[in-house]
Amino acid sequence: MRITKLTTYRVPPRWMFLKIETDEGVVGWGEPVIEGRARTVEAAVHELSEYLVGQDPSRINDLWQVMYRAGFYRGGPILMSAIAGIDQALWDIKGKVMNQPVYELLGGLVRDKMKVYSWVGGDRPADVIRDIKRLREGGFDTFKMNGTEELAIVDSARKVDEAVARIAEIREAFGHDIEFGIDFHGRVAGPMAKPLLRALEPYRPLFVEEPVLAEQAEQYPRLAEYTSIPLAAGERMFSRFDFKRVFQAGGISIVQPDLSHAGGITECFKIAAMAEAYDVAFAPHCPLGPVALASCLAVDFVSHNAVLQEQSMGIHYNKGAELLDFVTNKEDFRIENGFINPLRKPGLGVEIDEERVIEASKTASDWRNPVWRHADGSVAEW
Ligand SMILES: O=C(O)C(=O)C[C@@H](O)[C@H](O)CO
Ligand SMILES: [Mg+2]
Repeated sequence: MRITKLTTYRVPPRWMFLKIETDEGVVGWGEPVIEGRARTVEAAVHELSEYLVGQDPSRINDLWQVMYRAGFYRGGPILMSAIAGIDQALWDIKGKVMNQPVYELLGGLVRDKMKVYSWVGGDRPADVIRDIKRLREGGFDTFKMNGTEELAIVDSARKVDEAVARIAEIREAFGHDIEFGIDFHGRVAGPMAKPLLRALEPYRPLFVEEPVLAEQAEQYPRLAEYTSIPLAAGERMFSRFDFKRVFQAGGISIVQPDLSHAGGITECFKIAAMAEAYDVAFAPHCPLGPVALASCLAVDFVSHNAVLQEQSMGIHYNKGAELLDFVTNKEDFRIENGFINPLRKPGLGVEIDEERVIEASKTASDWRNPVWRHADGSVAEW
């Protein structure tokens, strides 16, 4: 079998699908994208296709190494997202050729179902109580929300109190009938991380995500010494080589690589194993589409330390398309009581409605995250 063609489709809300075709008619789908930089990743995918067309798609490990090492420069969000989507599609092809779901090719199930959580509250975490009440009716009991709005490097006790009051209100409303992670989303700088973590302690969130920006990872061990709240990070780390420093330094209890940003299934399967060796939980980041989610699940279902899976149904980013709009086997993604079952169809287990993808790609706009500014006009972390 030989790879014959790579086709990319940028679609709403902010996703990109990759279709890899072969000379024997087997097709694989991937989801290479960096939110807000879809065109850049698209260019990278097509540059990397020079290493792929004419090659045997079954040699995923060799193709991965060529894509990672052959261009001399390596790593980072763009190249690793391009590799991720290609890797996902190659695993999809392999599973279809062998008539097995990807998790079987990775050694089989370690669990019967996977715990998932849902976003609530949006960019400016208001209406969280209303969202939680609605989603609890759908069986969810675990959630994630942004912890703050704009926050200066050093900011007021009032801003801290506003953030904590929202969390207190949630605990007041639901007690420990629910659990939730709080995403600092890179908006909190080192000087404010400590006061916020300390003030949040009484409400015992499940985790605090990106307590500081990934480029400040050297702070994680100190912050972990300072708080009993488990710290989580990973959506802005892109390979084993980024994660190894975090494992060695300690401080992170939950790693959250994104299967569409960190080199795909081949790389994240290895990151999950590294995490297990360091007694760190694995909870893939996934605010994206169905192929990204299916790729996460393929690794979740074979990783002992997989604890929680993000999925984007109803997320505030999904304007113009919802998680399963481009999927024909929607029933396979059913979530019952906060759990999802393995996707048992061959490959990644996602059946893409290609006509709908092609149609949607004709009018896809270029999603951009907002540029936030502080009151003084300086750029604020979004
Ligand atoms: O889902 C998360 O944890 C996020 O932090 C959302 C963020 O990753 C956006 O997708 C960036 O555009
Ligand atoms: Mg996040």
